[in-house]
Amino acid sequence: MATPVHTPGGSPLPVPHHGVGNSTGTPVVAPTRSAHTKDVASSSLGTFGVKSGLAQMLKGGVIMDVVNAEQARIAEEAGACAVMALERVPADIRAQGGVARMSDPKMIKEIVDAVTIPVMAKVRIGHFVEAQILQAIGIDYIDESEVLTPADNEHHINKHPFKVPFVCGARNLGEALRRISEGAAFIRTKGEAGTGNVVEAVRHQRAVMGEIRKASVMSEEELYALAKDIQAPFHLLKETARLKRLPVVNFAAGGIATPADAALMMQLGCDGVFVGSGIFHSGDPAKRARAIVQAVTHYNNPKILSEISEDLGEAMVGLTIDDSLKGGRMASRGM
Ligand SMILES: O=C(CO)[C@H](O)[C@H](O)COP(=O)(O)O
Repeated sequence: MATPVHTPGGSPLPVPHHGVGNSTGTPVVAPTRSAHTKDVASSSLGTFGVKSGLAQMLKGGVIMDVVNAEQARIAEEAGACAVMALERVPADIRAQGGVARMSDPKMIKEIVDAVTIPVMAKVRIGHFVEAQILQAIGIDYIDESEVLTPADNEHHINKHPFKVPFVCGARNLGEALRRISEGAAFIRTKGEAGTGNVVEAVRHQRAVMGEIRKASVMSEEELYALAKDIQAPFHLLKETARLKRLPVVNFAAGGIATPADAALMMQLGCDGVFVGSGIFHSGDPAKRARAIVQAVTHYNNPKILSEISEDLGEAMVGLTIDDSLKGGRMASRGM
């Protein structure tokens, strides 16, 4: 492992390997829940190093949104590296409206009991009590997510005091580094969840990668100015420029609906993908889930991609992202 980075919380951050995902085409073996829980439990501090290291185990994988134990089993059988337990997938949150909150702990526990892979669950932005509850029930990761209705329009959760690792969304480099400075051990680009439209996921991934490329050739004086400009902590920006990538694992999310979408995001440099509505709003969820896992493994092989894209049944109906988007732009929540 390379030289550790120090976060504002003071814990060392293991530097991820360069390169993305699983470019060898070797299937990713999902870590088990017991491995995860033991790692966190064995660290009395829940240090940033341990928390961000856990996310490294998911690289090259697909994390699937599931709303019950049966969907969780389908996801696990399809090869998901983790599941995200929530009451409604983002497409349904959009369609039904209302305030979207943390799911019922009983439902989350049923999902935990149904699978051996890690289980994540969402809290509202800024809702540290929902996070305390999820930590108390032994969830593997907390997603402080813009897909739920924000609880605080100004503050994100201070994630450092928690033992459980957090993943947070970002649309650009400044947002990603602000979340890491608050203690996020895992970043996902936001995309526009629940639309089945990959365009915003592409925009956000390109923004992060493009800003990192520019930062990587800057002098220290220029990095100070850039840090001010993008409202990012200087030391995290400097470390990102040195690494030529985010200092934590970065998955893509929001609007990924086909194997080709998943492979596109991998070729754009992410470490893995989250897929929600695109699987369980499709004609054949089990088949599509398997195909998306395969696509992330073989993202650089068009021949395999063409085979796994065949005969998948109906894809979810996608939405155009404009001012009339029902539910509005979730990505602009919590900057
Ligand atoms: O919030 C998420 C990640 O934390 C969702 O899992 C993801 O964004 C799902 O989006 P979609 O339903 O468009 O696939």
